[in-house]
Amino acid sequence: MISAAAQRLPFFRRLLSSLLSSTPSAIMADLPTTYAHQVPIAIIGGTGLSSLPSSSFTPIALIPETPTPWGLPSSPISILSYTPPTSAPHSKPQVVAFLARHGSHHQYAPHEIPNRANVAALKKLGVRSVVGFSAVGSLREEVKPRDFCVAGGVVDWTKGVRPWTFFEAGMVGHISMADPFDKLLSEAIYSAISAPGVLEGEDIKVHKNNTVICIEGPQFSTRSESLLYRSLPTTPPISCINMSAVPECKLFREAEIAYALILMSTDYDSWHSTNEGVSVNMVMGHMVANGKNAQRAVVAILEELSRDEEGEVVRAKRWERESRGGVMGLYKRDGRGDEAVERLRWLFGEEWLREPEAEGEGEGELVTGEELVDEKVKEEA
Ligand SMILES: CSC[C@H]1O[C@H](OP(=O)(O)O)[C@H](O)[C@@H]1O
Ligand SMILES: Nc1ncnc2[nH]cnc12
Repeated sequence: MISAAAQRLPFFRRLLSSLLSSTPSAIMADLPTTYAHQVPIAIIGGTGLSSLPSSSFTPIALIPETPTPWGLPSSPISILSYTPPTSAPHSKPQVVAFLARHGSHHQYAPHEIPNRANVAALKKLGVRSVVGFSAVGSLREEVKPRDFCVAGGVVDWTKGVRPWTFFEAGMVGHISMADPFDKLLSEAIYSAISAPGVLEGEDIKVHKNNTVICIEGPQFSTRSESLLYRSLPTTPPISCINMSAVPECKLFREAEIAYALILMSTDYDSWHSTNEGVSVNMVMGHMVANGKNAQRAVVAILEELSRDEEGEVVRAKRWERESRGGVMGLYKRDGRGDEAVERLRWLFGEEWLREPEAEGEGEGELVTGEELVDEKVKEEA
C-alpha cells in the first residue's frame, strides 16, 4: 500500500526541478561568454527565483563559472538587459547580472554554497549593489506565507562550517558588521516593491526592517529550536528564518559592496500551533507564487533604481575602501601571508593595498612593521 504522500512525490519532484533549474541551456548556448563593461547591479536568486523573465529581460552574455582564488561560483553569471515598458517613460534601460545561489540545477545545499567565489566573481564584473532573494520561514503570525520582507538585521546561527571571511591567513581583518544590509539600497527596494500593484495576490503585505535568523540547515529546525528563536530578545524581534543569509551578507560587506536581502515567506516553520512542522511539500505552492512575485519585484526595483540619477544608491561609493581600515597591519611585511595578499589583490586591486599617506609621494609601497615603528619613535623623540 503506497501512502498518499508517496503517490504525490513524482509530481513534486517534477515541479521542483522545473522551478529550480535556470534558463534552458539551448537559449543560452549562443551567447557571448565575456562582457566588456562593468555591471553595477546584480541579483542573486535563491529558492523559487531561478531566472529573470524573458518578457522583460534579454540575455546578452553568459559568463561561465570563472575560477576565483576561492574556487568556482555557484553558477554561470547571466548578463541581461532590461528594457522598460513604454508605460514607464522615466525608466532607463539597464544591464543586470544574475547568479543562481544554489547552482543552475539547485545542486548546492545551503552549507555547500561557494559564497566567497560568488561574491568575488560578482565584484570582478564591477558589481556595486546586490539584491538577494531568499525563501524564508516566518516566526511571527503577522508575516504570512507569501508576504515579502526587506531584511534589516541578521542573527548568525550557522555552525562555523562555512568559510565566512576574506580576511585570514596573515591578512587579518575585523570589519564592522552592526548593520550588514545597506540602508539606502534597502529603502529603495522597499519603496519599489511596496508600491500598489507590484506584488500580486490577496492580502500580500510587504514588511521592512525584519530580523532574520540564519540556521545551518539543511534540515529545518526542530519545534524546540523554532520556539527558542521566537523567544530571543532582539530588537526588532526575529521574524524570519532561512539558511543562506550568512555568510552572504557578511562577505558582501567585507568586499565593500552594497547588499540588500528580500525575504519571501513560505511557511510558519515549526512553532505554529496549526501546523505539523515545515516540510518541502508544504512550502511548494507558496514558493511558486513567490517566484512570480520575485520576478515582478526585480522589474520594480530596476525601475526604482533607474531614478537614482546621481548613482548614489547603486554606485555605493559609501562602501569603497571601507574594509581597508579594518585590516590589522595592512602595510606590514612581517607576518603577512603571501597567498593571502595575492588573494586580496585579486579581489580589491593593487591600489587597495597601497598606503598613500605613509609615503608622502603617493608611491604607496608596502612598508615593514619595523619601518613604521622607527617613524613613530622619530616623531615622539
Ligand atoms: C526549500 S526551503 C529551504 C531553503 O530555502 C532557502 O533558500 P534561499 O535562501 O536560497 O532562497 C533557505 O535559505 C534554504 O536554503
Ligand atoms: N522554515 C524554514 N527554515 C529555514 N529556511 C527556510 N526557508 C523556507 N522556509 C524555511
